[in-house]
Amino acid sequence: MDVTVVDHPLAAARLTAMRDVLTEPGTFRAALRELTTMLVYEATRELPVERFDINTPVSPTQGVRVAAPPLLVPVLRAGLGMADSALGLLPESSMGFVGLARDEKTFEPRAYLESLPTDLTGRSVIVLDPMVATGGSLTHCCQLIADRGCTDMTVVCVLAAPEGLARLEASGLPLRLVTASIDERLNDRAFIVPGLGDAGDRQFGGMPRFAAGTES
Ligand SMILES: O=P(O)(O)OC[C@H]1O[C@H](OP(=O)(O)OP(=O)(O)O)[C@H](O)[C@@H]1O
Ligand SMILES: O=c1cc[nH]c(=O)[nH]1
Ligand SMILES: [Mg+2]
Repeated sequence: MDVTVVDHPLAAARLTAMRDVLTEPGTFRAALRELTTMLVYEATRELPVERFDINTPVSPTQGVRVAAPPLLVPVLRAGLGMADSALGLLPESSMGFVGLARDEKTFEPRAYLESLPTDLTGRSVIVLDPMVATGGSLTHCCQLIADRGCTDMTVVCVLAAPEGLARLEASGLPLRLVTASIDERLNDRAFIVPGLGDAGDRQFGGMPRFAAGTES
């Protein structure tokens, strides 16, 4: 699996704000939006382009546009905070949604939303989720996308744990990954160390995920 770590002072400064336990949710969300712009910029470096004729106020010339804008897939909840920045850079893209909540006892993802085109043959897809911890959520999401015929997936995340990268690699799925950091390890609650805590809660606040009585 091709892994790119974006090593840039401006990215590192946003990541530092996100890691800091004293950062308020509004500042955390702003840092995630800005960092996503940098990560998606890097992730789209090799996108195929097509040339077309335009006129400047002075003369005819040739312009460039993205030939086939990728489908964007934020993984709810935490990936929602990356969606607007990615769509800002790729305004012609369309968006699908996958909702996953990790079971904090088994650490396996529970799916609650799957809103994707039925056929992704020949399309490129960018998956947005700030965190790759055990890699279970991203493996599940990327498998859904591969099952629809996609052979060109890029995961854009903020932090990846070595354990999660190994699981994605072992899945054999056709993907590459762009991240701001590969952290040290997971702790015994499968949280990334040093990490930034729960990326969903830090943006949107903690809340019960399921109606009372449905939690296993
Ligand atoms: O690699 P994994 O071990 O699967 O963990 C990573 C997942 O955990 C977080 O979501 P979470 O399940 O907390 O849901 P949330 O976005 O609603 O907070 C994160 O956004 C990933 O989707
Ligand atoms: O560190 C972690 C692990 C899983 N999900 C998160 O939001 N953070
Ligand atoms: Mg969460």
